[in-house]
Amino acid sequence: MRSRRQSIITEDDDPLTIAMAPPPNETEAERQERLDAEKEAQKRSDAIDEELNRQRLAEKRVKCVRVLLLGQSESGKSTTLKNFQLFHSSKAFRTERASWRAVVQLNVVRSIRTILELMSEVQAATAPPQPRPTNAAPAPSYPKLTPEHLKLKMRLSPLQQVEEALLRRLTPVGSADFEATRLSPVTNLPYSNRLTVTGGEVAVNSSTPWKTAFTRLMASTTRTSFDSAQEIDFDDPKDPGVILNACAEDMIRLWNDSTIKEILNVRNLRLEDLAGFFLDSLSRVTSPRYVPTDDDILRARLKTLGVSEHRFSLKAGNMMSHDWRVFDVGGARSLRQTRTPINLLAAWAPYFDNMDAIIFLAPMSGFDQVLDEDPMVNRLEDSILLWKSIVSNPLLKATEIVLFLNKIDIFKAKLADGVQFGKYVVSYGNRPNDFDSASRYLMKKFAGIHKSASPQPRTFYCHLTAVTDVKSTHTILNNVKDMVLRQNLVDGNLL
Ligand SMILES: Nc1nc2c(ncn2[C@@H]2O[C@H](COP(=O)(O)OP(=O)(O)OP(=O)(O)O)[C@@H](O)[C@H]2O)c(=O)[nH]1
Ligand SMILES: [Mg+2]
Repeated sequence: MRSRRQSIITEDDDPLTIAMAPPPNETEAERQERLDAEKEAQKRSDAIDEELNRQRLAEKRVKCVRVLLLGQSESGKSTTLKNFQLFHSSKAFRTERASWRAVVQLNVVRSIRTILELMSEVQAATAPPQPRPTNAAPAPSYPKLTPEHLKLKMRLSPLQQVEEALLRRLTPVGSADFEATRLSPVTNLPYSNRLTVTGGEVAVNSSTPWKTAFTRLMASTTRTSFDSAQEIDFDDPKDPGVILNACAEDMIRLWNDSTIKEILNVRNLRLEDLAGFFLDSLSRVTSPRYVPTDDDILRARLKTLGVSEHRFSLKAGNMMSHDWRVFDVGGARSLRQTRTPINLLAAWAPYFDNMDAIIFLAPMSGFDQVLDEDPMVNRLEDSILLWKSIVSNPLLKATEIVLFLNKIDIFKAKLADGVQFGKYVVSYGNRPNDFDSASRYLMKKFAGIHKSASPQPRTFYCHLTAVTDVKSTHTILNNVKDMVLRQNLVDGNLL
């Protein structure tokens, strides 16, 4: 039997120690030579370690952080993407001012056309009584329009051409997108479609170079400045801004008219809550040398068809930088390719692979609205259904999901105006109709689904947002970026 002592290998027995030991009877000169050689070897080894370290960091540096923006149409996905652009590529953001100018103009025309179409409806409803089917819904009781109103309406009819001209400029020649961007004829709208369908939507396929289409608008092709606003040819007589400016006074009169306000009230139509609302800034946005501000660009509405992607580099501390890719997909139901909840996510699913985080936007203000695409579906219910499908999706079980309960500004305004949350969200009952209680209720609702539907436990991240507000959104996006990066480092075993 081997003794216990024999089984222990001492430092003296270690083969490496033996090999490295100085030879017996080493002279002083030999010793010095040996030490120099060892020093040289150590230097080489350190250099190799350093290089390996550098390569490892370089690999990490090119690591891409991928974020996907999801939510129903008009939830604020593209606006969130614009915030990312504004913070990380402000030069690029500003080169697009000329393009956004046309979108703002189109939004103005759309709002005015909504009023004009409503006036036609009022004319029809207040005309001498026609025989009506006995089961027809009673027409709302509108105030009467005066001849002055009708003259105003006629003077604003050139806006139709402005709209066509803007659409032509937004879509490349011969593009099929022209159809997609057209406003639908409001005159044909049935009463039941009020509120949600207000003149159809303006959309441009993000895969087409609609922004570069605007280079045609610019006076000079040589860019000396990064801000394209300086290159808009304000003196071009064909610029749609010329007619808009000529119609400005009439548009302002129309929007401020008390009868028109009453008609909008009867129809329960709050234009100021709709996407792309600029009627409160008419004199500014129709002025001859109008250039959109950052705030205008965030408020401008252009529906997304297809997918937009924004890339930027972000330095995290003093260690390494990451490339970020943020994806914005169209949220309209027709783009989600289906009307049934089961395949609701079919169009988004191809982007689920490899995502580090999802920012899911649910507009709280939609509680009293229905979907444009389907007037039978309440917007808040649709958001909740979508949320459930996303958090329960097995492909996304390891993806961080951040909820933005968005449009809190409109939500607050609606509650303050007396719109009863409990009337639309029956389970809310008769709890107080104030922002704190209603937002707490919604947060709990989304958190509950997150907890019960997630395939595996994960943290619930939630922010109350108004993504048209640059300052607060900046802070929130910084929080989100920190969280995603931290998670990314944990996953990469760097923390
Ligand atoms: N007042 C207010 N408006 C908002 C807010 N978020 C977005 N909007 C506006 O709502 C409109 C729709 O926002 P988008 O970002 O285009 O919506 P989307 O989710 O990209 O919609 P799709 O492209 O159709 O999927 C725009 O005019 C925005 O300016 C918000 O928090 N408050
Ligand atoms: Mg969009």
